[in-house]
Amino acid sequence: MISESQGSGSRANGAVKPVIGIIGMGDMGRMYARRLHAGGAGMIYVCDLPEKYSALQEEFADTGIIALPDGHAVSRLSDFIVYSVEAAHIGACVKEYGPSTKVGATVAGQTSVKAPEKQAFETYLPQDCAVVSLHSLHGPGVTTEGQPLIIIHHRGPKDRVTMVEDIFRCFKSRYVYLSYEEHDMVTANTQAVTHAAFLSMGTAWHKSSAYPWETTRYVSGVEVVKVNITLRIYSAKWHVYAGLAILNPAAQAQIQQYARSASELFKLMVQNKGDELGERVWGAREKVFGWTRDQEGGGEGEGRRGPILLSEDVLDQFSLGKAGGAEKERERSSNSHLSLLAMVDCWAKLGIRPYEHLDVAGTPVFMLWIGVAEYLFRSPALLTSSIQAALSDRIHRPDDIEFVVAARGWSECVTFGNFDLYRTRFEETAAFFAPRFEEATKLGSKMIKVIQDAQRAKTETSEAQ
Ligand SMILES: NC(=O)C1=CN([C@@H]2O[C@H](COP(=O)(O)OP(=O)(O)OC[C@H]3O[C@@H](n4cnc5c(N)ncnc54)[C@H](OP(=O)(O)O)[C@@H]3O)[C@@H](O)[C@H]2O)C=CC1
Ligand SMILES: O=C(O)C(=O)Cc1ccc(O)cc1
Repeated sequence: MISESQGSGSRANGAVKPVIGIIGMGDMGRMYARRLHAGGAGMIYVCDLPEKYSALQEEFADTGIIALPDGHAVSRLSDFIVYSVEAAHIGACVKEYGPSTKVGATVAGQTSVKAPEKQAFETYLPQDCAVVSLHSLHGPGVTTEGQPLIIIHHRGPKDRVTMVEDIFRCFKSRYVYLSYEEHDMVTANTQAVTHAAFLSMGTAWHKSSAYPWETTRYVSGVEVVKVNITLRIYSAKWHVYAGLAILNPAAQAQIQQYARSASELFKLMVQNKGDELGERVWGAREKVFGWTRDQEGGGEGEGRRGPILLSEDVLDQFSLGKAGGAEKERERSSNSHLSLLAMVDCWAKLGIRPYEHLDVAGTPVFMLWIGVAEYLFRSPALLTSSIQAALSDRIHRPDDIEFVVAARGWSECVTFGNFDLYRTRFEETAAFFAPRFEEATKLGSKMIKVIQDAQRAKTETSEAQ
């Protein structure tokens, strides 16, 4: 049905380049349009909902990016079309514009969850269109360089994959080739369950009416990651997180296990069952990280790039609060870190090897989350003091109760597939944290850059050896 590279393309610098169309000019669509244009792509047509046409025309006037009234116009003209809309809207959107797709074009989606996208493309796109889909595994404010860009060759000739690779070469991303199904399995393990952890921390702080950076007990070292990433997630759009959790068929089980791990560990804490708690935590450590009891962690063997090895000194630069020395030490040793104990327990129960996922398709948020889990678990002394605090500390226990309730609440919300409830839960907590979003997102971006640069340098050094 589909012939090798049909599509007329546009001529730029002497070479014929495919005409690119982007449907959905939100954060990701805009980022794509601007970066592709800056990278020397050919003609780029974009649209959002028809009522935003004139605003888009104004925004993109004289940029070389052409705004069109709707997805029909974009689809009719473009050789390569990216749907960059909400996951919950992809079905309706492709139903409407899919039939206008240019004969022989290649179609992609940017959605964070692929099951609904695949169904929409299979149902509504003409048979002559190829499907080579995408997913940039990072938010719009992070550099594309070195980040994973998933490419899914679903149908059509292989040269369409080459075309997509050529289009995105200017991003300098790392191409990762997966099927639609592999994509949803990997991102359930990496993104969905990680977001559940951060969302639960945020809800717990909100319900405790406590800004962590105003209570010295929270903001130093690994707590800096917890706070900055939680705020970063709550400052973003709720539908991104709701879509990838609720619409991913593989995500529910992971999120449910995370809530189960949190509540089971918490029950052992309040029953003062130290032996059982210890066995469970040390057992999970060995299963996930491969370190036997009392063995210092952090050696080679955790993955292609080795351990992450976050350092307190680096993290403390990104602190939102002003934690003092002695106070910091006291508080650091008395925290149960239930959110992290539950994460490693959850990975162990599900047989997830986080470093392997990180090597394939880790997001910056996932990398940091493994980094803080590794930080707590690699030191037997630190882990022992965390288990001790879990059993005897009374200062953090109210926060731990809120955390368990929050994790269960998010899990039920996702299991029931309730977008409205998800939105309400998300926006209420987002409003609580809103005054600090600007500072936290700036700090969070810097923190991600510093840590990713260090990771990249480490990988390059070990590859050169
Ligand atoms: N933000 C992120 O960090 C990442 C997001 N993604 C994925 O990318 C996709 C886009 O996300 P993002 O840009 O953040 O979200 P946005 O909400 O910023 O953008 C989506 C845009 O699509 C518009 N839209 C909805 N329906 C139509 C339609 N029928 N025709 C034209 N435009 C339409 C929306 O309009 P309106 O708002 O009026 O509905 C909105 O402007 C999502 O599927 C998301 O999961 C992937 C990687 C990272
Ligand atoms: O890194 C994360 O997990 C983020 O929160 C940013 C993000 C959100 C949605 C995506 O589809 C990809 C990246």
